[in-house]
Amino acid sequence: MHQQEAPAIQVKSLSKTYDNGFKALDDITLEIGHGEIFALLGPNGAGKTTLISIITGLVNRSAGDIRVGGHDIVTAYRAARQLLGLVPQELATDSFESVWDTVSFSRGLFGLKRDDAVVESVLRDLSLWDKRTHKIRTLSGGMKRRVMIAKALAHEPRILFLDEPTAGVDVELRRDMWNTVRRLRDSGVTIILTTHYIEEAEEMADRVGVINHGRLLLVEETRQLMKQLGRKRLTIHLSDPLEQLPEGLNGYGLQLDEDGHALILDYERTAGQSRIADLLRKLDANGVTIGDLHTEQSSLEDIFLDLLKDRA
Ligand SMILES: Nc1ncnc2c1ncn2[C@@H]1O[C@H](COP(=O)(O)OP(=O)(O)OP(=O)(O)O)[C@@H](O)[C@H]1O
Repeated sequence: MHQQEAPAIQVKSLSKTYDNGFKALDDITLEIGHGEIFALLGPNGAGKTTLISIITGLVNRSAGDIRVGGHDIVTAYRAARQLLGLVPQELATDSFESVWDTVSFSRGLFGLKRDDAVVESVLRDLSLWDKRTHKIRTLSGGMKRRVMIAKALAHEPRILFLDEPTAGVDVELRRDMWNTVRRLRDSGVTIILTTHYIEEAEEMADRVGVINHGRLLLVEETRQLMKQLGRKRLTIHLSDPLEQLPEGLNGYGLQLDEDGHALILDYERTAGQSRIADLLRKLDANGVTIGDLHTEQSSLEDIFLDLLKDRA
């Protein structure tokens, strides 16, 4: 009979109290399936790094059970660890080693035989092949990040953790990283990434776990979550200030700002598009000339407050 494959990650009632008495994780239960991109979304200090450090065996848990591919991370540490790759937040930027040597060496750390074909394929997949003889310290920030991923993939793990893969990187590099992550998933690797950017979770993840103050507030399909997450504000800067809102624009929930230079609309993220298209047509029809448009969304903190209120 075909045996059902265990989930990629199973975390049950996990808590962590650091030596100084600080409780960084509080009763986390979570299951992640094979082939998912899962985002752990939360502000700085929420406990994201602690959680992935425990799963990857770098930090000890205080309580709870964790299995990786069905292997208990304590009693079957080697089997569990073999399945995992970790790309940490910090970049190793000052290495004099070549890209090839670094990646090949990482494979050896797992007790695996040298396998040039695997290293070559990892480097090619990450567009690092042309740079294989370059010293790491001479590479650009984006290339260094890729080397970190290549190192984590050198032992062919089935599950890859990326801790804040795009913290502090520019927009172009962020898109580049997102594409890299998608390609990895398409090659069959389960991806778990941490982020404090809502946009990143929205763009990348199949499911999102929202974490704050060490507690997993919810786990949801990204599409479902985005329906719940906060509101957006559209600010329409006017070329010619208005003294009052034209009558034809009543009923849209628009507000004129104090000096009449801008119209403001608060709306649910999901209700947005058609309503705004309609509104813009109405503005035109009412002779309102638009200077500029600007949208912003609720901060992560606002969203947490909303979520907690809903769940109270
Ligand atoms: N070794 C430690 N001893 C005591 N407290 C710690 C230790 N490591 C982390 N913490 C605390 O645990 C909390 C969670 O930290 P963690 O690094 O897991 O958060 P995070 O969500 O990954 O945030 P960031 O995005 O800043 O990395 C923080 O308040 C942090 O100060």
